[in-house]
Parts: sequence; C-alpha cells; structure tokens
Amino acid sequence: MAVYTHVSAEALSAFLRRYAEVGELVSAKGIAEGVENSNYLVDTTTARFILTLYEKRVDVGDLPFFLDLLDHLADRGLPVPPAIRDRDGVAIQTLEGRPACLIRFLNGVSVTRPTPDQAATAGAALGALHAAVADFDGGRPNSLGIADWRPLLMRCGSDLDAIAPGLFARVDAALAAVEVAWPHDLPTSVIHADLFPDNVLMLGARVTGLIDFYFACRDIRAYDVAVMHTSWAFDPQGAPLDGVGPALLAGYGGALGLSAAERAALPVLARGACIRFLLTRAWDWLDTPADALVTRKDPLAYLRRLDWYDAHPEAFA
Ligand SMILES: Nc1ncnc2c1ncn2[C@@H]1O[C@H](COP(=O)(O)OP(=O)(O)O)[C@@H](O)[C@H]1O
Ligand SMILES: N[C@@H](CCOP(=O)(O)O)C(=O)O
Repeated sequence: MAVYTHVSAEALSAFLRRYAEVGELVSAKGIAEGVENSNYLVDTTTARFILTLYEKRVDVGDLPFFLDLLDHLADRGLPVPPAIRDRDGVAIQTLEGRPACLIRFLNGVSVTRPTPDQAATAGAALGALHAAVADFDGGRPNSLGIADWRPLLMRCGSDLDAIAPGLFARVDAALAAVEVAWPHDLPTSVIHADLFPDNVLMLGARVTGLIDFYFACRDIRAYDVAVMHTSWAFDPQGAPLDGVGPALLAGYGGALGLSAAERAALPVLARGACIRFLLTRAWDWLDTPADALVTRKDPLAYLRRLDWYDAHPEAFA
C-alpha cells in the first residue's frame, strides 16, 4: 500500500474547506496501489476524489508542468483527471507538510492480465495522447532517462546481487549494449513514460482513464511504446501474454503510426525500458522505509522480460 504520509481527519476536513462545491468529508482511505506517492480515496457529501501527496521522486517544481499537461489533454478530450482548483484558483496545495492535489476521480479498473483487445485500445490511447501533445509547449527532461541508468546502477552496486546472484554483472552488460545501440535521431515529444496497466483505467476494453503522469517528460516518442510493451505484453511475473504485444502495436499504429526507424529501434528501446524499471524497482527494494505502507515491486520480473527480448529479436518485426 502506498501511504507514506498520514493525513489526520482534522487536517483533511480543513483542507477540503478550501474548495467550493467539494462538500464535507465523509471518509478517506489509503489506496493500496501505487508506489511513488501517498494516495487517498476521499468521499465527501458531494462526490469522490483522489487526494495525492507528492513524495520522494516528484519534484514540486515539476508539478505545474504535470498539471498543465493534464489540463491540455483533458481539453482535447483525453480521459485524464485534472486537479481541482480551490476558491482562489490554486491547484497545488500543502497538506501535512507535503505538496498535495485534490484530483477528479475516474471510473474504471486497471487490468493485471490484459487481453489483446484491451491492449489494442490502450495502445490507441497512447497514440491519441502523442497526437494531442503535438501543440503542447511544456516539458521537462526525463529524470529517469538513459543517462540516469548507469548512475542508478552504480548506486545499487553489489547490493543487486543480494536480490539475485550475478544481477549487477548482468545489468551492467545489458546496459552497456543498450548505451551503444541507443538511437539519437528518432522523433521526441512529451511522453507519459510509465503507462503500465495500473496507470490505465478500463471498463471492458474501453479506456476510461489515463493516470499517474508524474514521470511525464520529453524523450523519444517510441520509448513510450516500448515502456507499454514491456509492461502490457507480459504477466506480472514476466511471462509473455499471447497476442498482447502485437495488439498493442497495432492499436498504437492505427492511432498514430510508427515509422520504419521507430519500429527498428523498439528492441533496444524495450531493453532500455526493462533496465529502467529493473533498476528503480531494485533501488526501492533495497531502500523502502520499514514503516511505509507500500508493496514493493519485483525487480526480477523485468530481468525475465530482458531475457525474453534477448531471446526474441523478432518480437517487433
Ligand atoms: N484520478 C483517479 N481516479 C481513480 N483512481 C485513481 C485516480 N488516480 C489514482 N487512482 C488510483 O490510485 C492508485 C495509485 O495512483 P498512482 O497515481 O498510480 O500512484 P503512484 O503515483 O503512487 O504510483 C491507482 O492505481 C488507482 O487505483
Ligand atoms: N510503474 C513502475 C513504478 C511506478 O509506479 P506506478 O504505480 O506509478 O506505476 C513499476 O511498476 O516499476
């Protein structure tokens, strides 16, 4: 469960009074999913909201970019949850000493074993997102992009071998190969950078919500497709799901299209995405505070994906 900061009922009641038409607090529960921020499901006398308190990896200076991006995407009809503004028009608040936003609740559930139909509509939603940001001027560099992976590997160091014997050497070698082959001339744009199944809300095969834009940044657009492939085309343990990867690419291709150069780069982009999530999961695995209500995510599920991509060069043909 991701609740790092505890919010008292008194503080939350006072917080909600900053907003017009939000009503009085009825209940608040810490949300089990998520690992980055503290999230609460808040019911009031008028509606349901998500309360997010921003934690370790979110820089408060980046919040205006994230919120502007959500407003931009919502204006273009994408199912994203804008932050609610208070009576003074302020979206970014402080609660229990942390930056915090009250966010519109969206219906839907995230799938753990996507079907090809669900992957196709989710891929199309990423294509629509990339189309919609074509006229969005904001941006921030990717704070977990390829240049950050080797420093993160070195920070984890030999502790990686406590997770699995030989893990440091395996990731070191895989990263060296990715660094050599990384493309530098593909189209860039604002990307989500973390569009895992748990960040897409669905009803059946309909996408009802795209959430958790707190890694959004400017980077290689096809890297976003690769991140989706690594997270959608496998079960949570890292075993491939029949037909899901091709359906995802077809959905994205139908909405926006992949150039030959982008498609050719997907194998290295996907291996890079595996390394990124393996390393951040490993760091969290080694570093999670003992009293945090958070379920650590398995780094080795991304080692299995890395092995699978190595063994299946035809995956993106
Ligand atoms: N706007 C929203 N509408 C409905 N549920 C949401 C919304 N935002 C977050 N959630 C729920 O909260 C969970 C954690 O949110 P998320 O932003 O992924 O957290 P984190 O940033 O900590 O990873 C999601 O998996 C989802 O269940
Ligand atoms: N998606 C990443 C971790 C970020 O957590 P999220 O709940 O915001 O997606 C992973 O699974 O390692």
